[in-house]
Amino acid sequence: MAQIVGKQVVAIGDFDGVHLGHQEVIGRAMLTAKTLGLNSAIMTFYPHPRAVMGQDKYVESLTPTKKKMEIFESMGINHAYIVTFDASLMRLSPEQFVDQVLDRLGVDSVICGFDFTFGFQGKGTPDSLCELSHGKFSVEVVRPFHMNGEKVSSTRIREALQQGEMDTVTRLLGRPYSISGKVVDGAKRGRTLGFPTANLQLEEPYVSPTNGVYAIRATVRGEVYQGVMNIGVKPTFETGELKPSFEAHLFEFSEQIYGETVMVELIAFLRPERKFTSLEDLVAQIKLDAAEAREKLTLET
Ligand SMILES: Cc1cc2nc3c(=O)[nH]c(=O)nc-3n(C[C@H](O)[C@H](O)[C@H](O)COP(=O)(O)O)c2cc1C
Ligand SMILES: Nc1ncnc2c1ncn2[C@@H]1O[C@H](COP(=O)(O)OP(=O)(O)O)[C@@H](O)[C@H]1O
Repeated sequence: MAQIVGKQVVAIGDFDGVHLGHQEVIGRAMLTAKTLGLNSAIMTFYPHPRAVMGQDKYVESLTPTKKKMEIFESMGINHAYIVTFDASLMRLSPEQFVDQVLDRLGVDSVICGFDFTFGFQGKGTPDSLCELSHGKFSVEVVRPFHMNGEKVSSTRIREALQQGEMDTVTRLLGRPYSISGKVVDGAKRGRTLGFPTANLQLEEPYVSPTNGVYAIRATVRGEVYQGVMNIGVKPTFETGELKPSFEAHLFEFSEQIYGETVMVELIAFLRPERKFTSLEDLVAQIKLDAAEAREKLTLET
């Protein structure tokens, strides 16, 4: 898995979203590591254990592994371990997981959330982790993190994305929801409408926000631009597409960016996607969307 780096303080979990609750667990690990003069580390799993166990909705993540790694690094974590969650890992009993995974890594302390489960059928709990450590490492369990009386959870964030509640999403994540992808060819229609749109082929399966129009901030070649994004199947053109496409029109921008990677932060949901009876009506609406997005984005900054 990784080179031995001496005893470490490990935050362990799926951390899908790396939301405020996860940040609390990771923050505790960093603090304990600092106090003890040890390295801090994160152990997470790929693919998502719930996806492997047949819960299909978990195939799509809020933060695919690459994004998680970027966030962990920006938080200042020293090491990150991505444990492959395959059939053999799934069959390890809680005891075997502790002996064969945690002990082998050389952990001094493990920090986990109150709802962490591990081992065959998720039978291991924070309490059993304490017992199975046999005093070889300490276990710190972090209580549920609440904000405005509401428990911060990946499930709540997924629901908020489905409802277009971007303020809630941003609040619970502690940052705007973002997606990254490569710019690919589309139908070349955007430029004829006066609104060229970079079509993103997402890097990994993300939880898709509800179809509709969003005010966005996009990072291209290290520069940040404001813009609008349509997520949807473009009913006006009867494309017959079932999966939504992700199209961004950037303001004050006119470069060719096919093949480049763009990171888009979804700041505000403006409206659901609609079928228009004429191109003029669609273009008029996109103009209104762009004006509304500028206004919302100005208020944000
Ligand atoms: C801000 C914005 C809002 C849009 N809203 C809709 C919509 O409500 N309904 C729709 O069918 N298409 C909508 N579109 C998608 C356009 O139809 C699409 O950008 C156009 O067909 C260009 O596609 P292309 O990049 O594949 O050439 C929207 C696009 C933008 C940029
Ligand atoms: N302001 C802009 N926003 C987004 N893409 C732009 C912009 N200006 C130029 N482009 C370029 O134009 C392409 C989009 O044009 P469009 O006619 O919609 O073609 P396609 O159907 O291939 O997406 C983008 O992929 C990008 O390379």
